[in-house]
Amino acid sequence: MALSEVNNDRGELRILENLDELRTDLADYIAELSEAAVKERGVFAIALSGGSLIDLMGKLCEAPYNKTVDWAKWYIFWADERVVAKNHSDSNYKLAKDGLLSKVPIVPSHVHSINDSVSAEEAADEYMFVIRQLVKTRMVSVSDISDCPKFDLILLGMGPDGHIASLFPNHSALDETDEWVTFIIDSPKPPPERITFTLPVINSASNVAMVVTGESKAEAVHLAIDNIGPDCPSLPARLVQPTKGKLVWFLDKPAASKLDGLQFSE
Ligand SMILES: O=C(O)[C@H](O)[C@@H](O)[C@H](O)[C@H](O)COP(=O)(O)O
Repeated sequence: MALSEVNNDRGELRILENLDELRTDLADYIAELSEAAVKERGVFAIALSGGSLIDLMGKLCEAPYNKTVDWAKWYIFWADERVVAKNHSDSNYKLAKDGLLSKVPIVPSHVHSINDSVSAEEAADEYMFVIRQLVKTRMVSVSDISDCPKFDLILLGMGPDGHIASLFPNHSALDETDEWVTFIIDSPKPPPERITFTLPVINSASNVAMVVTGESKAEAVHLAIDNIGPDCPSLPARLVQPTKGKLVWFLDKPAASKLDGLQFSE
């Protein structure tokens, strides 16, 4: 159970006592959304990111979730990917495959990773084409207020600089509104070449989860969530504002430690 659950205009905040509780709460949340989407649409379209997220999703590979989740209905995407070979240690696909996808009965043809043998620009274009085909067949839903894909769930981590997916502070990719997927070749965090969902796609999702742990993120969490007035920097994480969908933050106590009005006793 969450140590603290708060709803504000930056979404629902779930602050968990420790990483074990966060892992359980996150697995419950994903399993519930999967069940609801499968009941409603017959499929569950989920977009993953890299970083610690995959490890924090680990309980899904264990009982009861490994048996109760309808894995055959999952369609997997990446909110961002490093443009490296799929077997490279920097690959978000490899991270998810090793840590999650190889441990549960996902249908291989439902796993939509990028083409790793072309340039970042071509990989972004091709990925957008793939998503477009799946929107046409409604494997991925479509937003009724934009023509953007409406993923059932997009899972994001956040860097200490407030970046989400491969959208970094002050980078022009943040302003991309025409494309669903864009590319960068100058990531401030290596490797430099990446593809990423754009903000309109992230904000068209039915559900967005921000999964953020550790003290190094506390300041960025404060800037992304608290009401910090007119000087509010355009932190990428603060720009995550689902238009009609639901935003949930999964935080551990260290990541939440600089939030206004939250005091934890040790
Ligand atoms: O592509 C990347 O460089 C990472 O995937 C990155 O975007 C990550 O998701 C965040 O930095 C949070 O990472 P942690 O949760 O591991 O801190």
